Amino acid sequence: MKAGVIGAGAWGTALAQLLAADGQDVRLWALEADVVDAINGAHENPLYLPGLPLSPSIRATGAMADLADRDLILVVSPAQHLRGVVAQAPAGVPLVLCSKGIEAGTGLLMSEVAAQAQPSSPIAVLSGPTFAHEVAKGLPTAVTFACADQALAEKLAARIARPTFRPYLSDDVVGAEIGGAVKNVLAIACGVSEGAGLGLNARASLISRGFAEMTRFGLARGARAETLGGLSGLGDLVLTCSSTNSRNFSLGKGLGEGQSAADLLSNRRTVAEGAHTAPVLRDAARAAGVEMPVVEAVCALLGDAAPLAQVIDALLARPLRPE
Ligand SMILES: NC(=O)c1ccc[n+]([C@@H]2O[C@H](COP(=O)([O-])OP(=O)(O)OC[C@H]3O[C@@H](n4cnc5c(N)ncnc54)[C@H](O)[C@@H]3O)[C@@H](O)[C@H]2O)c1
Ligand SMILES: O=P(O)(O)OC[C@H](O)CO
Repeated sequence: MKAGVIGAGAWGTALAQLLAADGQDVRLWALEADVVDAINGAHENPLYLPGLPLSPSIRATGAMADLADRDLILVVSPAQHLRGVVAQAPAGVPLVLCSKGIEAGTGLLMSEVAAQAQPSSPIAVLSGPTFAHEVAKGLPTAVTFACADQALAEKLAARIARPTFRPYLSDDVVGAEIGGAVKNVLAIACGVSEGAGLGLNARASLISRGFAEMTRFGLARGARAETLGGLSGLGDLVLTCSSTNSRNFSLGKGLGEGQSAADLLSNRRTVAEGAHTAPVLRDAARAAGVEMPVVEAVCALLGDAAPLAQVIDALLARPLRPE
């Protein structure tokens, strides 16, 4: 069995480690030459997943051509780079998309982008509450594994499942992707609440009202309610809105503490996907006539368009309505 992983950030490295834990041959494409050297030489990724010894059966490469003999490829780049890397992947090999976001400019979900970039490759989506460092350590984790072709889903999920890593099958690809993309934006909102000291009641309300926004948007795009309420939706929302281990939550916390979005977003090496997804999601929701006030508020803060106090007051002053 020969798996490939595209993207050696924290999540790609953790997934490579998961697949290679039993000595399986895993090839990991990395953008940065120093990451390739560190993984092959010292069996570690100090840039993106420091402090975690990696299996020697992971071989890193900077050449996409080295994935030509793979029979399964996990795509784990930032969402805005997925089109570019998938276009270079070998054609016809099943792709498991693990990135969470919506493409800027097109408003497309990752499965739609991948279908354009590699039309002959079968596509599945892996999404759920998954902090990379926990998966890399072998801590118990469950995910949604979505694929339109359920026979293929069963085959691929069996390749990825491990004693402490449980994929749950779904044929709702759109639902799995929308949950993962929207929760990142809502995690920024919860981080803002934390940074501004608004308390735990406010955070719980943001999670709950944010979930209502995710559900409205998801249903309008053809997602199923049970997927949105599952691991890739509500499950990931709860995880990401609860901890500074989340890059999105941390970004929001900085905003809530009064730092400017421009400062927080400049020169970051790691990706906070919600910052890229927020404006695309807002525009898609407006176009579909779906109300997403929490997402709108996050966009205002990310654009440094309104002071924090004004954004909070506007959310609290919305007309009373049925839940
Ligand atoms: N980290 C997690 O816990 C986690 C868990 C689940 C899903 N994800 C998702 O996985 C995706 C990757 O996140 P991550 O945490 O592994 O990344 P990361 O923040 O750890 O690292 C950034 C990554 O971006 C890559 N990159 C930068 N510029 C690029 C370019 N021009 N082309 C291609 N790649 C480029 C870097 O090589 C690196 O792999 C995101 O969509 C994220 O939402 C992350
Ligand atoms: O660190 P974050 O905010 O990108 O979240 C990581 C994962 O998506 C959690 O499931």
